[in-house]
Amino acid sequence: MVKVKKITKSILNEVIRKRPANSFKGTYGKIVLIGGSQNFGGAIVMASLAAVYSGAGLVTTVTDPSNQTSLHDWLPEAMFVDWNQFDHAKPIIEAADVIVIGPGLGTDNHAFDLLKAVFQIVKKGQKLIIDGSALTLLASNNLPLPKDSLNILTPHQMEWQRVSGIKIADQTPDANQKAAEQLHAIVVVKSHRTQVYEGTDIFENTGGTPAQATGGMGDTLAGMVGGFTAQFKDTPKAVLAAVYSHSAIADKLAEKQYVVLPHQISESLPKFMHKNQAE
Ligand SMILES: NC(=O)C1=CN([C@@H]2O[C@H](COP(=O)(O)OP(=O)(O)OC[C@H]3O[C@@H](n4cnc5c(N)ncnc54)[C@H](OP(=O)(O)O)[C@@H]3O)[C@@H](O)[C@H]2O)[C@@H](O)CC1
Ligand SMILES: Nc1ncnc2c1ncn2[C@@H]1O[C@H](COP(=O)(O)OP(=O)(O)O)[C@@H](O)[C@H]1O
Ligand SMILES: [Mg+2]
Repeated sequence: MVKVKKITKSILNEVIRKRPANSFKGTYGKIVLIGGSQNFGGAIVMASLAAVYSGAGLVTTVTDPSNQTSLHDWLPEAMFVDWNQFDHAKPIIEAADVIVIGPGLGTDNHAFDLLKAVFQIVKKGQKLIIDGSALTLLASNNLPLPKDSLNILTPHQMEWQRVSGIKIADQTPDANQKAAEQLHAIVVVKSHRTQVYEGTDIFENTGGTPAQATGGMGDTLAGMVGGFTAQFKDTPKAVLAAVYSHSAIADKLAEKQYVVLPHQISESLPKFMHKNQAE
């Protein structure tokens, strides 16, 4: 039997640090988010919102041009690149510390071409967060993960079934851990009690509420994992802190709300992180 460790509040103090006075936006990471088809624009807007509100220094959103206005209505802090112009996106992706791909990406040929192009150019030192449609696409096309980047997968249980081949009913910690280890990736298997697989370690979240069961909640987590891993050095711990913060904020809001909307989690992040930062 494998041991499952709990993710508790103490992870926040280990990860979220008071910002040094002598710092600038570059200190807190460059992040590129890729996704948002014409139909799923909201997903990449929500992911981008979460990345900026969790403190990423410089955020670029590569998406369908139909999403530009709504992106900037919600988030003037993000830069926009048309996902039909890969020559514009390429140098920005190459210079990024963190790349998030998948929220609202869709599964058509253009989405798959983008995914393959990104997998080809990511390199050592970069963190690649793979979510939503990108997971479905890589599973259905047997696309191997890039070898050099640090890969972080954030599937819900059905996406994890597609990627790992393990049926939802058979997704035990043991089986999941073996599959995650074979992928050489950090895997965040999302559910009402999300689990995180990191090498031989297995962690289980202690928070979360059914008030979170709204489309866009996972897109928001993907953006937060991006924001946390862009600015905090210990990547495995940063992933755990993002998972914990996402549900802890929701639990707090759910004390007074029947449902918690994904963008409300993002909007609560600056105060939550302020309250939980360590010296
Ligand atoms: N506003 C926007 O733009 C939004 C855009 N979005 C974007 O849409 C894209 C597709 O993502 P997706 O997750 O919606 O669809 P898909 O991959 O087909 O998976 C759903 C299937 O899996 C099943 N299922 C079983 N267990 C499950 C579980 N624990 N959690 C979840 N599902 C579970 C489920 O079962 P059912 O609900 O039918 O019982 C169903 O059959 C992706 O890019 C995403 O980013 C969304 O974020 C919404 C807001
Ligand atoms: N009942 C619940 N309790 C706790 N967390 C939940 C519950 N339902 C959904 N969530 C959380 O909401 C998110 C859903 O992710 P996902 O299905 O990818 O959403 P989307 O793709 O619509 O953004 C996950 O982080 C999951 O843990
Ligand atoms: Mg999702």
